Amino acid sequence: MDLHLKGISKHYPGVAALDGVDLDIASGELVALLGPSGSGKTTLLRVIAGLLHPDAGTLHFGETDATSMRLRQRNVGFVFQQYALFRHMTVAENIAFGLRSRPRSQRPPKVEIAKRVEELLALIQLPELGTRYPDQLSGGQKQRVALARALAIKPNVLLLDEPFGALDTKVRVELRRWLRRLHERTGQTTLFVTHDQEEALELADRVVVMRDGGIEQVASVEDIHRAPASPFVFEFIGRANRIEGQVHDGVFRMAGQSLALPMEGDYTGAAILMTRPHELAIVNEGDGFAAKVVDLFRRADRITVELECAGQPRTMELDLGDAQQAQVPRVGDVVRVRPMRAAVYPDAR
Ligand SMILES: Nc1ncnc2c1ncn2[C@@H]1O[C@H](COP(=O)(O)OP(=O)(O)OP(=O)(O)O)[C@@H](O)[C@H]1O
Repeated sequence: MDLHLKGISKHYPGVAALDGVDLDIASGELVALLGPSGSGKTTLLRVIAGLLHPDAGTLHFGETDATSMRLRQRNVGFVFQQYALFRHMTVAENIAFGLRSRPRSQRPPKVEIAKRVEELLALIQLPELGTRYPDQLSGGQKQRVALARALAIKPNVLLLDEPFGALDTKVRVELRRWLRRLHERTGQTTLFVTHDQEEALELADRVVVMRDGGIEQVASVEDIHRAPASPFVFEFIGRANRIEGQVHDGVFRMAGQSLALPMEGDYTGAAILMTRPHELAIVNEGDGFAAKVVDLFRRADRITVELECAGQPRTMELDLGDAQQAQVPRVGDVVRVRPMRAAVYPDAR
């Protein structure tokens, strides 16, 4: 089902956990809520679930105003980071729980519940494990059962709050791929909270980047990569260098340095140039700026050069690819550097 949030706010003393959030989610979408700790992701999920009441704003499931609906009426599926299975119930009983605990008039007959449990056990690829107890499962299996339990009620929306956060990296990567395939089969509208940009970008159709209770950008995975809306998004989705300067007459210049990059648009004033470490290159001549090598990090697939540049508050990182490894500079060298690709933003400070 499609979901529409308008002007959702939730304030606590001294903090706006959510500050006028507008968001539309189409039926069948898998959307990731991505943002640093404290940006409001969990609060937003809890408001949609009906676990928290917003101070302001409206929430619609399709055409239906759900703003003051209770949790049970909303028919949402919820999976948290912590395994929330009932330990005294078998896997099958856990999955059936949401259906069995419905009021008698809405409860499906026993055979139908049993059939649904079978289907879900097959869907989560654990067909043989219905009679086990949660303590007899691995962490990854428990989270798959938690997902099946959330799906059993055929929810309007599935809400996942860092569901793989407690698992080790290998299982986590496996499970997110599995979830992507599961989503392709079920077409279940899903909202997924994570602070891990790799997870969000691999899993989601669209990504919502949150910051301080607001939405910084909503875009497809491709567009978030291609055109991050702000330096914050640029830095949040990957390694980044930040260069401070000025834009005048369509040219970005660094204070005291010779870098002059032609820019689009008619902005004039303080600006921030963002560039990725693999987009910075050491050049012998032409436009560029002088930087001193302060450190070198050797990794399996690249060498990263840490650079200090006069007038810049932060050091920068430059990745040398295979082709450039014959000319690795030494610590203390002064090199000439140029961004081959960059994004320039007005400096809003
Ligand atoms: N019950 C509460 N009382 C007071 N402040 C709260 C409460 N719940 C959340 N907050 C504050 O609201 C802000 C948003 O919190 P929220 O848990 O939604 O962030 P988050 O993005 O999910 O973070 P994390 O990734 O760490 O879970 C934070 O500043 C948090 O401290």
